[in-house]
Amino acid sequence: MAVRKADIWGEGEKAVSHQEFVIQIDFRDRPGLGYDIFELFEKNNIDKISMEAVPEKGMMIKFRSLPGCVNKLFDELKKVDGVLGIRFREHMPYEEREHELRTILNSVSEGIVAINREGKITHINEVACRILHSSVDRATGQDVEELFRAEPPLLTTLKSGKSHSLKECKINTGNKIIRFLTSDRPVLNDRGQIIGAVSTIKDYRQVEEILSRVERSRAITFDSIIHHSPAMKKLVETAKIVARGSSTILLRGESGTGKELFARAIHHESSRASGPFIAVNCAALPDTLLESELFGYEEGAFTGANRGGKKGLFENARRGTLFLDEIGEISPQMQVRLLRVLQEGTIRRVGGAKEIPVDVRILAATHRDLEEMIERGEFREDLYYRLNVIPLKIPPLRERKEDIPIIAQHLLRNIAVKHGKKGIHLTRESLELLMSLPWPGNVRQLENMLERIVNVTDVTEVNPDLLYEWEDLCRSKFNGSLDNKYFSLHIPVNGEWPPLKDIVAQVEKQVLEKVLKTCKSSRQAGRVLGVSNTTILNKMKKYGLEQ
Ligand SMILES: Nc1ncnc2c1ncn2[C@@H]1O[C@H](COP(=O)(O)OP(=O)(O)OP(=O)(O)O)[C@@H](O)[C@H]1O
Repeated sequence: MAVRKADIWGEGEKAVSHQEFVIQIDFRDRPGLGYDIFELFEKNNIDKISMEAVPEKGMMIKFRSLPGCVNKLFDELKKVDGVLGIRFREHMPYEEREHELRTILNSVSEGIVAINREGKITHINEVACRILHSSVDRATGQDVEELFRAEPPLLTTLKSGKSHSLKECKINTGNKIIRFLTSDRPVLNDRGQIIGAVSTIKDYRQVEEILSRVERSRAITFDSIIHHSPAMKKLVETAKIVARGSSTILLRGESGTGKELFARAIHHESSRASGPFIAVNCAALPDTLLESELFGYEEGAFTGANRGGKKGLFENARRGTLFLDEIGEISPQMQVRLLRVLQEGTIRRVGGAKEIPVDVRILAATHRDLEEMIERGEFREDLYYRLNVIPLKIPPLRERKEDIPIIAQHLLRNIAVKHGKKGIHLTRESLELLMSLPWPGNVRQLENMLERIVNVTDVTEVNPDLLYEWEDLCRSKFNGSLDNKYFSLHIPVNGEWPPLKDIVAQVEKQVLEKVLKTCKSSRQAGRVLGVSNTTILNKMKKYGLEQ
């Protein structure tokens, strides 16, 4: 909104056209307050555009008016019983949320398209627009079939509720063919009904990038692995020793713990450091594409094959390291092909008959429980033993909390430099809060959260309030903690259950105790638990939790 206060009472009065304003009314609630406020808008002939009431924040109203009339409206509003103050705002809260969502959507490298129940596009990011040759304005509200110029897998997902990953799609625009991969998921409401669907889109031109990154310039060494905990010190020491050998290493650990970082550091420390390091995300591509990229192909092996054939990554990684990430995701056929390479030390290109010797060191990684997969018959035991020559298990972040402060500070510094925002730092309270969280997404989740904060705010000091503004932080906190080992129920041994309300009260008290420990104020605890400050204060009194 371009109008400032000075324009309303000062020189701006010359402008007589209607303008849009957003105001915030702080109030003490009472029956009929909303009615009295709206009556004043009616009486002054002012058009309300939208209205939103946020508990403890106030009532936000967007309206259209002649600037001169706003003065009078303010005077009258101030006299309404219950109105505590009025001020201008730049935007409505929903506009701020929309802006925030757009920033997040545009900060990811894949295309995103979301549709509603009717198959109309509700959200689309800039990457998707670039791939699909459209624009946010044109695509928003459009039928998804119109945008994809055919029935896309996203619409099948909307109808069936079934998700699928990495489906190949083609769009014929008349003068060119656009190729991309889509992964589609349904959006469900709390009752499990389909209310929309969302698709992530990868451009085919990006595929090479996803699949293999030959990086000689960015040297990642063991110094890049920030750590402090005894467990990580021991792991890094072991990794340095095994890096110098030539055995296959299997990196285990939850997603985001740093498996790829270790793989790169191991390559750098090895005798193959001057050769290429090629990382392949085995889960990122359909089987046929993965096969032809890894093993290469001969001319005429399939339609679309390059003339003269193409070398595969096993050949390209000669004298270097091939990092097979997400190895637990490969299909049974690929498992057989990979086993052959590891046993024979040779490959055969797709459509070829010649055995080509390979000279690569294999590093593999997975977050999956391969032993359990073997038991279920999903992963070959012989391949497992070939890969698991030297296993290195990276512990999740929640098991090495001492690492959180130095990693967080290191990441924040790097992100701040990248965004040209110097001097940004985490307060001691923030570091304590970060240490108390379970981080199911490990270092990557921590990195993403800090990146979002640096992107969206301009503050130099990151305090717990700011961290709490990021909802996923609060959610992850509970995802990780609300299991039985954190809560106890006292049920009498004779088996007689206490009344339900007493059970609820026992749990409620324990939840409050835990949340209050990590929150600076009752207001913050209220925000985390989605209740008002007053509710928290009353419950603290009820359970004797006041300090
Ligand atoms: N100890 C650490 N010090 C500094 N940065 C780290 C550390 N551990 C992880 N990171 C960073 O966290 C992010 C995720 O790490 P990485 O990609 O290596 O994890 P991963 O285990 O391979 O994840 P996935 O299983 O999802 O592929 C990267 O940006 C990486 O640089």
